[in-house]
Amino acid sequence: MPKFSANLSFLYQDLPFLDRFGAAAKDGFRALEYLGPYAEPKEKVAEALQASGLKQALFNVPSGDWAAGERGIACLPDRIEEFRSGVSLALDYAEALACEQVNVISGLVPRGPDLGTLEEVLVENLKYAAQRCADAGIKLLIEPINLRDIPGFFLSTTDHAERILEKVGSDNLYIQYDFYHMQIMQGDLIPTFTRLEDRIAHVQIADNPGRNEPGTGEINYGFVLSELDRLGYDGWVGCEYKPKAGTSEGLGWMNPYRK
Ligand SMILES: O=C(O)[C@@H](O)C(=O)CO
Ligand SMILES: [Mg+2]
Repeated sequence: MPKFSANLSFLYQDLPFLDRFGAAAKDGFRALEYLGPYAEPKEKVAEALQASGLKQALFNVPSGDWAAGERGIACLPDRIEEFRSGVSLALDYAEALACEQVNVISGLVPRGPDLGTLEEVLVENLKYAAQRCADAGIKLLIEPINLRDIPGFFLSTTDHAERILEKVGSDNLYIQYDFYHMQIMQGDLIPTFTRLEDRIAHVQIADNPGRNEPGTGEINYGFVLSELDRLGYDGWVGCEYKPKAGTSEGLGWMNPYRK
């Protein structure tokens, strides 16, 4: 049976951040995830997490100024120091929240440096981060993201993610496989997942088009989720979608998976 994690950067947007934890527990989620907890002190986040009884499935390493349009800094030559101190901050929160994995957002291709330089910076940053995370017993992930929603994103395909994994050469670097992004970029969802399963530590779901609840678009999530079970995937399934009309109201799709 899939284990669902509520992505609180997408779900329960009508509630203040820390109130979303209890709402997710009430709706039957078993874990939660979000882009980042950094706007709140780690003690307050840990308290809300403990009160909810949920597990912390994942969050992102600090990813630059999101509100200003940045989408990660890991490939940016002039932000290496900031990326690396962000890894320390992420590990600090991960320890406080007993979170076993963190995700790196690669960044947008900037004007100036060539793609080879960006890739070298990303690889060196990931070597550093994968080792820091390994020392703390935490998995490090990278996520390919579709170029329609985030034009100019550096890492947008599983082929590229595999090449990065190979260059980094750490057994502590994994792929975050977001079915929504991969449907837009590549299709062939289950064969690709199957081929890469050993290197996938987290998956996320949303339908296409619209990035709404499973069952609102073209992805056959009944099939996808039963294949994840059949293939023995035992990680979290992050629910990273935009609810069409209220988070709790739109959870009917989850009924077949409730005990
Ligand atoms: O798919 C996404 O958008 C997220 O998983 C994320 O962390 C960055 O945008
Ligand atoms: Mg995602």
